[in-house]
Amino acid sequence: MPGIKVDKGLVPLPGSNNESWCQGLDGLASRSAEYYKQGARFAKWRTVVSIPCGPSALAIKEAAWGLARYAAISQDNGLVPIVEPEILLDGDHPIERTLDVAERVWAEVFYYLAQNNVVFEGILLKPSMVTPGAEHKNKASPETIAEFTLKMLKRRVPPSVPGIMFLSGGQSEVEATLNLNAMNQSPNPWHVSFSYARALQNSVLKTWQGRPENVEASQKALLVRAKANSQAQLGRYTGEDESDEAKKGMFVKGYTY
Ligand SMILES: O=P(O)(O)OC[C@H]1O[C@](O)(COP(=O)(O)O)[C@@H](O)[C@@H]1O
Repeated sequence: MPGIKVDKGLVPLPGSNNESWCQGLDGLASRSAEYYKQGARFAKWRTVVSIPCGPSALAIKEAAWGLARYAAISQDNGLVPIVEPEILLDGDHPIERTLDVAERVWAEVFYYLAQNNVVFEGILLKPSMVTPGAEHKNKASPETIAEFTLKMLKRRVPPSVPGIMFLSGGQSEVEATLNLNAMNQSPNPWHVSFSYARALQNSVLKTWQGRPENVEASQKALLVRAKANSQAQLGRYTGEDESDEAKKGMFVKGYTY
């Protein structure tokens, strides 16, 4: 099923603490109607929140309001909105701080989604997992990350939302898969799955290197990651036979797409 990214990217947010906001609401209704005519059935809007930069109340409000307006406009034009306030991994804070920020962000997102009469049954969420900051002295186990992430989601996300598709945010391929698997060890109110970029594509791109002779090997590499994550969204991933490459962290400070 085709979908389309409809935001117009991140720009500095005046009056904030070096934070950003996501553009793209002007003309979105007519663009969305056109995308629907061309066959699109879902849309994506990614905004970011930075913990080391605050996050300021202004940045959270702007992120939440933008996502809610986008979601309402998408539904009005027949598109299922993917709601993605990415809380960046940057920072040396403990996992408790990420939990606190994630709860604040998702509270505002759902407040404004409701104010904009968005139909919760017709959205998908794309959250960051609740982890310690990437530069924190200690790493958390998949069980701890699952516990904190599910605690946050259960406190903030109504069961009418059908699906939660995590982003990977700079975790290694194996970490992202293990964490997803840990979240699916018991039933959740929503389908808990993945929408990774880096944690699905990294070893594939490294295998391919743009060379025609590597196409088959890179297709196999993609199948390995797709199968691993497919197992993880059922809670059946064992983590066996993973390559060293797949275990390498991909966090880059201040990473931008
Ligand atoms: O293209 P966008 O909307 O700026 O987002 C960049 C990337 O961030 C994601 O939403 C999440 O990516 P990661 O899994 O690498 O964190 C991807 O789906 C997307 O390609």
